[in-house]
Amino acid sequence: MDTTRFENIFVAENQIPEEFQLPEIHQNEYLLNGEMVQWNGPVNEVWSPVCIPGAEGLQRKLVGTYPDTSPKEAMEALDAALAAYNNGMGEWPAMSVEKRIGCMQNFVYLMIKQRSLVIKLLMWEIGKSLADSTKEFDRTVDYINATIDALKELDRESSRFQEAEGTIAQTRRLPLGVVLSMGPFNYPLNEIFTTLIPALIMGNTILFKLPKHGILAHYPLLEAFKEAFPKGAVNTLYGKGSEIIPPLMESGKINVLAFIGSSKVANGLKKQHPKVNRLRAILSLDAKNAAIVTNNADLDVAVSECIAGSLSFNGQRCTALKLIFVQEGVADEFVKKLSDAVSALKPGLPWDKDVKITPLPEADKPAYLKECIDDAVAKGAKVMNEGGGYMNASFVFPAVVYPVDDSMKLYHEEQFGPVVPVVRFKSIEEPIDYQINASHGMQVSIFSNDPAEVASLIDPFVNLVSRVNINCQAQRGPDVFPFTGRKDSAEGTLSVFDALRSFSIRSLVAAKVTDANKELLNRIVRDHESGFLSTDYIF
Ligand SMILES: O=C[C@H](O)COP(=O)(O)O
Repeated sequence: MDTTRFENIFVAENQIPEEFQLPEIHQNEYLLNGEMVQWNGPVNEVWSPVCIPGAEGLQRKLVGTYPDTSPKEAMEALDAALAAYNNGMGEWPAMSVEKRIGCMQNFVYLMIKQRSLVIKLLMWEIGKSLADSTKEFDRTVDYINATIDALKELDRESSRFQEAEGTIAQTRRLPLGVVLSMGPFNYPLNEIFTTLIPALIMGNTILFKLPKHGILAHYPLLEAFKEAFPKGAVNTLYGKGSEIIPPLMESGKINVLAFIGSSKVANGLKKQHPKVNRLRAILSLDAKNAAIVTNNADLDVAVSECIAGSLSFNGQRCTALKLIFVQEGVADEFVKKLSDAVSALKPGLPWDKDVKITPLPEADKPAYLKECIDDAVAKGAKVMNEGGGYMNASFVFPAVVYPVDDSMKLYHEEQFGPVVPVVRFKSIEEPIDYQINASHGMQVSIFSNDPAEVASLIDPFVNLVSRVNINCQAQRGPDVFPFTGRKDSAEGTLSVFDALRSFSIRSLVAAKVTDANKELLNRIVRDHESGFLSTDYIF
């Protein structure tokens, strides 16, 4: 294997381009109850996937440190969130929708001031390219602004008067209580905010567990949270999840668990809650999304979409295409085109121009991917592309592995990394059976230019997964679209619109229809701080 083009995927200290240099960041404070609390205790180190040459070969570069807080600080955060919520009567949950929107707009204003530093931290902490890190930040800002617009709409819709059978009711959309929000490393900013922001703007108070990778990228935003929201509305949790989360869950005082990660962890967390039936869970979990390329596909479209779907951010996306089924009539041609295109992808560092494949933040990922590739090869598959599977301390060049079958790990496990397993199939029943038997059901991509064939595949798949993509890769966005999954892939629905509903409940104020009661309700609407944005619906 010619490895020369991979050999520069590390950086010497004096070769870091000036605009991407980053002094070590030692975070010695965290946000609790509206204060930045000083921390003098133990710390955890943050290591970049970008490697530097060291005494014993390539080694990850130190980015900084963050507080290794204990269950004691986590319980203080819970107390602060409970006090701020105060059974819905605290300053934040009782604030008018209009004023909550004002706070959120101020947050966005303050957040944007930190744009370049947050983007740089994403690049260093998770190895995301400049283009993708920038996209993650800007998408998050767009998401917050869209959420604000959606809330205006929802508030008008939810706050209508309803009259039926001699009863009149004013409905109100209200928060649920304390929300524990946790997310993964692949979108440390964007994914956490797809739960935290809607939960917060609906008036809930938040315990925000920072992601292990991408943790320092949030540091510049803590002041913005502190300034924009009343005390206790947002409280941060550092330290080891396995130590600090169980006491929080076991307290039974978490009302909503908003978690993005694996179903195994999610199930464990739910079991810790003493009254799990009272816990609302909004979860986005496992996915091994299949692509199905039939004999009738446009192979060039299928190849370029499968590459984007499998290898954007090195395949580290829940929505990534993680298993490609190709029908035998076009299988060899498809695999050749796919392998050639993958071989041509540009490897490099996050700031390199047009880079497509970058180092991986999880220290154990290269060894795990090697295990998967070796297992497939031992059972008869081959690595089809030039450089496929090349690895060093934190970098893996993508491997197209073919033909994969159900005896191999790559058929079943969510590799969450740059390996593209391809399965050759004869009858269309085979990928349908795969999806029927799978424990997950997030998305599928079907590649075919035969309208009758596509139509016949949509119905079985749309009943097995939550999104069927036709001649395009799988993805979460546009963010106004519902984002969920079947089986072990999700619980509840996210999206700009759905998340607002997920983190709230509709309650009623109802009365018999009389002139006096109508006048009374009119009055309540006019005077009530947390009522309408406008008086359009006063009858
Ligand atoms: O990791 C799961 C993400 O929600 C995927 O989002 P994306 O499809 O926009 O990359």
